[in-house]
Amino acid sequence: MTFQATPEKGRFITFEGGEGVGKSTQLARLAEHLRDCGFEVVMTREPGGTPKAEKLRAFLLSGRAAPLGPLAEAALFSAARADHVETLIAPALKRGAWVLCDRFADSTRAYQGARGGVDAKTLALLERAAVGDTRPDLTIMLDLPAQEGLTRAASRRHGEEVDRFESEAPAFHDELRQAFLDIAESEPERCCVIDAAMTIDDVARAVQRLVHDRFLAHAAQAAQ
Ligand SMILES: Nc1ncnc2c1ncn2[C@@H]1O[C@H](COP(=O)(O)OP(=O)(O)O)[C@@H](O)[C@H]1O
Ligand SMILES: Cc1cn([C@H]2C[C@H](O)[C@@H](COP(=O)(O)OP(=O)(O)O)O2)c(=O)[nH]c1=O
Repeated sequence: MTFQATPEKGRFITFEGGEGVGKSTQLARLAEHLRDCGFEVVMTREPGGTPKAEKLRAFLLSGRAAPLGPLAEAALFSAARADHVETLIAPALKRGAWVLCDRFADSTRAYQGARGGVDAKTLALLERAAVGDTRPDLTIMLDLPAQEGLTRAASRRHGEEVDRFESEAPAFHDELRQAFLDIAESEPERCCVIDAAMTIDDVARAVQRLVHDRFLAHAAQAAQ
Protein backbone atom coordinates (compact mmCIF):
# COMPACT_ATOMS: atom_id res chain seq x y z
CA MET A 1 0.00 0.00 0.00
CA THR A 2 1.49 3.37 -0.95
CA PHE A 3 -0.12 6.81 -0.90
CA GLN A 4 0.86 10.27 -1.98
CA ALA A 5 1.35 12.72 0.84
CA THR A 6 -1.28 15.45 0.89
CA PRO A 7 -0.89 18.73 2.79
CA GLU A 8 -3.16 17.53 5.57
CA LYS A 9 -2.91 18.37 9.24
CA GLY A 10 -0.66 16.27 11.45
CA ARG A 11 -1.89 13.07 13.04
CA PHE A 12 -1.14 11.83 16.52
CA ILE A 13 -0.96 8.05 16.91
CA THR A 14 -0.08 6.28 20.15
CA PHE A 15 0.93 2.64 20.66
CA GLU A 16 -0.10 1.03 23.93
CA GLY A 17 -0.02 -2.39 25.59
CA GLY A 18 1.97 -4.42 28.08
CA GLU A 19 5.70 -5.08 28.18
CA GLY A 20 7.23 -6.64 25.07
CA VAL A 21 4.07 -6.72 22.94
CA GLY A 22 5.90 -5.10 20.00
CA LYS A 23 5.12 -1.39 20.38
CA SER A 24 8.54 -0.04 19.41
CA THR A 25 8.90 -2.58 16.58
CA GLN A 26 5.54 -1.63 15.08
CA LEU A 27 6.02 2.09 15.62
CA ALA A 28 9.26 1.93 13.60
CA ARG A 29 7.56 -0.10 10.86
CA LEU A 30 4.67 2.38 10.56
CA ALA A 31 7.10 5.33 10.56
CA GLU A 32 9.04 3.75 7.68
CA HIS A 33 5.83 3.21 5.75
CA LEU A 34 4.55 6.76 6.28
CA ARG A 35 7.92 8.25 5.32
CA ASP A 36 7.84 6.16 2.12
CA CYS A 37 4.48 7.81 1.45
CA GLY A 38 6.14 11.24 1.76
CA PHE A 39 5.00 12.32 5.21
CA GLU A 40 7.13 13.92 7.91
CA VAL A 41 7.12 11.52 10.85
CA VAL A 42 8.25 12.19 14.42
CA MET A 43 8.95 9.03 16.46
CA THR A 44 8.90 9.48 20.20
CA ARG A 45 8.23 7.65 23.45
CA GLU A 46 7.01 7.99 27.00
CA PRO A 47 8.16 8.48 29.58
CA GLY A 48 10.68 10.65 27.74
CA GLY A 49 10.91 12.26 24.33
CA THR A 50 12.49 15.55 25.52
CA PRO A 51 15.63 16.18 27.61
CA LYS A 52 13.64 17.06 30.74
CA ALA A 53 11.24 14.14 30.34
CA GLU A 54 14.16 11.72 29.75
CA LYS A 55 15.59 12.78 33.14
CA LEU A 56 12.26 11.92 34.77
CA ARG A 57 12.24 8.63 32.82
CA ALA A 58 15.58 7.61 34.31
CA PHE A 59 14.32 8.41 37.80
CA LEU A 60 10.99 6.59 37.34
CA LEU A 61 12.35 3.44 35.70
CA SER A 62 15.19 3.10 38.21
CA GLY A 63 12.51 2.43 40.84
CA ARG A 64 13.68 5.34 43.00
CA ALA A 65 10.22 6.97 42.77
CA ALA A 66 8.41 3.75 43.75
CA PRO A 67 8.64 4.33 47.55
CA LEU A 68 6.75 7.62 47.02
CA GLY A 69 3.72 5.60 45.88
CA PRO A 70 1.56 5.39 42.71
CA LEU A 71 0.08 8.89 43.07
CA ALA A 72 3.54 10.48 43.09
CA GLU A 73 4.59 8.28 40.18
CA ALA A 74 1.45 9.33 38.26
CA ALA A 75 2.31 13.00 38.94
CA LEU A 76 5.88 12.47 37.71
CA PHE A 77 4.77 10.64 34.54
CA SER A 78 2.34 13.52 33.97
CA ALA A 79 5.04 16.15 34.52
CA ALA A 80 7.19 14.41 31.91
CA ARG A 81 4.17 14.25 29.59
CA ALA A 82 3.39 17.97 29.98
CA ASP A 83 6.90 18.90 28.80
CA HIS A 84 6.76 16.31 25.99
CA VAL A 85 3.42 17.61 24.71
CA GLU A 86 4.34 21.26 24.97
CA THR A 87 7.82 21.17 23.47
CA LEU A 88 7.71 18.28 21.00
CA ILE A 89 4.29 16.79 20.19
CA ALA A 90 2.08 19.88 19.81
CA PRO A 91 4.63 21.84 17.69
CA ALA A 92 5.16 18.82 15.39
CA LEU A 93 1.41 18.36 14.87
CA LYS A 94 1.05 22.08 14.21
CA ARG A 95 3.53 21.98 11.34
CA GLY A 96 1.72 18.96 9.84
CA ALA A 97 3.95 16.07 10.95
CA TRP A 98 2.66 12.67 12.00
CA VAL A 99 3.63 11.95 15.60
CA LEU A 100 4.00 8.29 16.58
CA CYS A 101 4.38 7.83 20.32
CA ASP A 102 5.38 4.65 22.17
CA ARG A 103 3.04 4.78 25.22
CA PHE A 104 1.07 7.85 26.35
CA ALA A 105 -1.67 8.67 28.87
CA ASP A 106 -3.34 5.24 28.66
CA SER A 107 -0.21 3.79 30.28
CA THR A 108 -0.78 6.03 33.31
CA ARG A 109 -4.41 4.96 33.42
CA ALA A 110 -3.41 1.27 33.29
CA TYR A 111 -0.22 1.19 35.42
CA GLN A 112 -0.89 3.87 38.03
CA GLY A 113 -4.71 3.70 37.80
CA ALA A 114 -5.99 0.17 37.27
CA ARG A 115 -2.90 -1.42 38.84
CA GLY A 116 -1.65 1.29 41.19
CA GLY A 117 -5.06 2.22 42.58
CA VAL A 118 -4.94 5.96 41.82
CA ASP A 119 -8.57 6.99 41.31
CA ALA A 120 -9.86 7.81 37.85
CA LYS A 121 -10.92 11.38 38.75
CA THR A 122 -7.42 12.31 39.92
CA LEU A 123 -5.88 10.75 36.81
CA ALA A 124 -8.33 12.61 34.57
CA LEU A 125 -7.26 15.91 36.18
CA LEU A 126 -3.57 15.10 35.70
CA GLU A 127 -4.27 14.04 32.12
CA ARG A 128 -6.12 17.25 31.32
CA ALA A 129 -3.30 19.33 32.82
CA ALA A 130 -0.56 17.47 30.91
CA VAL A 131 -2.29 16.80 27.59
CA GLY A 132 -4.79 19.64 27.14
CA ASP A 133 -6.30 19.32 23.66
CA THR A 134 -3.38 17.31 22.26
CA ARG A 135 -5.20 13.99 22.45
CA PRO A 136 -4.32 11.03 20.21
CA ASP A 137 -6.29 10.73 16.95
CA LEU A 138 -5.75 6.98 17.12
CA THR A 139 -4.45 4.58 19.77
CA ILE A 140 -3.25 1.18 18.65
CA MET A 141 -3.53 -1.32 21.49
CA LEU A 142 -1.27 -4.30 20.85
CA ASP A 143 -2.72 -7.26 22.69
CA LEU A 144 -0.79 -10.35 23.78
CA PRO A 145 -0.93 -12.79 26.72
CA ALA A 146 1.20 -11.10 29.39
CA GLN A 147 3.65 -13.99 29.76
CA GLU A 148 4.44 -13.97 26.02
CA GLY A 149 5.20 -10.26 26.16
CA LEU A 150 7.49 -10.71 29.16
CA THR A 151 9.33 -13.53 27.37
CA ARG A 152 9.80 -11.29 24.32
CA ALA A 153 10.98 -8.42 26.53
CA ALA A 154 13.47 -10.74 28.27
CA SER A 155 14.92 -11.91 24.93
CA ARG A 156 15.31 -8.27 23.83
CA ARG A 157 17.11 -7.35 27.06
CA HIS A 158 20.14 -9.62 26.50
CA GLY A 159 20.90 -9.94 30.22
CA GLU A 160 20.39 -6.25 31.16
CA GLU A 161 18.53 -5.57 34.42
CA VAL A 162 14.72 -5.52 34.45
CA ASP A 163 13.19 -2.08 35.09
CA ARG A 164 10.76 -0.91 37.80
CA PHE A 165 7.61 -2.37 36.17
CA GLU A 166 8.92 -5.42 34.29
CA SER A 167 9.98 -6.86 37.65
CA GLU A 168 6.37 -6.89 38.96
CA ALA A 169 4.63 -10.29 39.52
CA PRO A 170 2.88 -12.09 36.59
CA ALA A 171 -0.59 -11.24 38.01
CA PHE A 172 0.30 -7.52 37.70
CA HIS A 173 0.90 -7.97 33.97
CA ASP A 174 -2.28 -10.03 33.43
CA GLU A 175 -4.29 -7.23 35.07
CA LEU A 176 -2.52 -4.64 32.96
CA ARG A 177 -3.50 -6.45 29.78
CA GLN A 178 -7.13 -6.35 30.91
CA ALA A 179 -6.81 -2.67 31.85
CA PHE A 180 -5.71 -1.78 28.30
CA LEU A 181 -8.57 -3.86 26.83
CA ASP A 182 -11.02 -2.05 29.12
CA ILE A 183 -9.75 1.35 27.96
CA ALA A 184 -10.13 0.26 24.32
CA GLU A 185 -13.68 -0.90 24.97
CA SER A 186 -14.59 2.38 26.68
CA GLU A 187 -13.25 4.54 23.81
CA PRO A 188 -13.86 2.54 20.61
CA GLU A 189 -13.69 5.61 18.34
CA ARG A 190 -10.10 6.33 19.42
CA CYS A 191 -8.71 2.88 20.25
CA CYS A 192 -8.22 -0.18 18.10
CA VAL A 193 -7.00 -3.54 19.44
CA ILE A 194 -4.66 -5.55 17.22
CA ASP A 195 -3.65 -9.15 17.90
CA ALA A 196 0.09 -8.90 18.61
CA ALA A 197 0.60 -12.69 18.56
CA MET A 198 0.86 -12.60 14.75
CA THR A 199 4.22 -12.31 13.00
CA ILE A 200 5.91 -8.91 12.92
CA ASP A 201 5.00 -8.55 9.21
CA ASP A 202 1.36 -9.48 9.76
CA VAL A 203 0.98 -7.04 12.65
CA ALA A 204 2.66 -4.33 10.54
CA ARG A 205 0.18 -4.99 7.70
CA ALA A 206 -2.78 -4.80 10.11
CA VAL A 207 -1.47 -1.49 11.48
CA GLN A 208 -0.98 -0.06 7.98
CA ARG A 209 -4.46 -1.11 6.94
CA LEU A 210 -5.97 0.52 10.00
CA VAL A 211 -4.09 3.79 9.45
CA HIS A 212 -5.02 3.76 5.78
CA ASP A 213 -8.71 3.17 6.47
CA ARG A 214 -8.78 5.78 9.24
CA PHE A 215 -6.82 8.62 7.68
CA LEU A 216 -5.69 8.10 4.12
CA ALA A 217 -8.47 6.40 2.15
CA HIS A 218 -10.64 9.54 1.94
CA ALA A 219 -7.61 11.70 1.06
CA ALA A 220 -6.70 9.33 -1.79
CA GLN A 221 -10.32 9.40 -3.05
CA ALA A 222 -10.49 13.17 -2.86
CA ALA A 223 -7.27 13.47 -4.86
CA GLN A 224 -8.71 11.36 -7.74
N1 LIG B 1 5.13 -10.09 16.39
C1 LIG B 1 6.28 -10.47 16.98
N2 LIG B 1 6.64 -11.75 17.02
C2 LIG B 1 7.79 -12.13 17.63
N3 LIG B 1 8.68 -11.29 18.22
C3 LIG B 1 8.36 -9.98 18.21
C4 LIG B 1 7.16 -9.49 17.59
N4 LIG B 1 7.12 -8.14 17.76
C5 LIG B 1 8.24 -7.80 18.42
N5 LIG B 1 8.99 -8.90 18.69
C6 LIG B 1 10.27 -8.93 19.42
O1 LIG B 1 9.94 -8.87 20.81
C7 LIG B 1 10.84 -8.02 21.51
C8 LIG B 1 10.05 -6.87 22.14
O2 LIG B 1 9.53 -6.04 21.10
P1 LIG B 1 9.39 -4.46 21.30
O3 LIG B 1 8.92 -3.89 20.01
O4 LIG B 1 10.65 -3.91 21.89
O5 LIG B 1 8.21 -4.42 22.39
P2 LIG B 1 7.68 -3.23 23.33
O6 LIG B 1 8.15 -1.94 22.71
O7 LIG B 1 6.20 -3.39 23.29
O8 LIG B 1 8.23 -3.47 24.69
C9 LIG B 1 11.88 -7.56 20.48
O9 LIG B 1 13.01 -8.41 20.57
C10 LIG B 1 11.17 -7.73 19.14
O10 LIG B 1 12.06 -7.99 18.09
C1 LIG C 1 4.16 6.28 30.04
C2 LIG C 1 4.09 5.41 31.25
C3 LIG C 1 4.91 4.29 31.36
N1 LIG C 1 4.83 3.50 32.46
C4 LIG C 1 5.73 2.32 32.55
C5 LIG C 1 5.42 1.22 31.59
C6 LIG C 1 6.76 0.56 31.34
O1 LIG C 1 6.97 -0.44 32.33
C7 LIG C 1 7.74 1.69 31.59
C8 LIG C 1 8.31 2.24 30.29
O2 LIG C 1 9.27 1.37 29.89
P1 LIG C 1 9.58 1.05 28.38
O3 LIG C 1 10.85 0.27 28.42
O4 LIG C 1 9.55 2.28 27.55
O5 LIG C 1 8.33 0.19 27.96
P2 LIG C 1 8.32 -1.27 27.33
O6 LIG C 1 8.88 -2.16 28.40
O7 LIG C 1 6.89 -1.55 27.03
O8 LIG C 1 9.19 -1.22 26.11
O9 LIG C 1 7.05 2.73 32.28
C9 LIG C 1 3.96 3.79 33.50
O10 LIG C 1 3.93 3.06 34.51
N2 LIG C 1 3.15 4.89 33.41
C10 LIG C 1 3.19 5.72 32.33
O11 LIG C 1 2.44 6.73 32.28
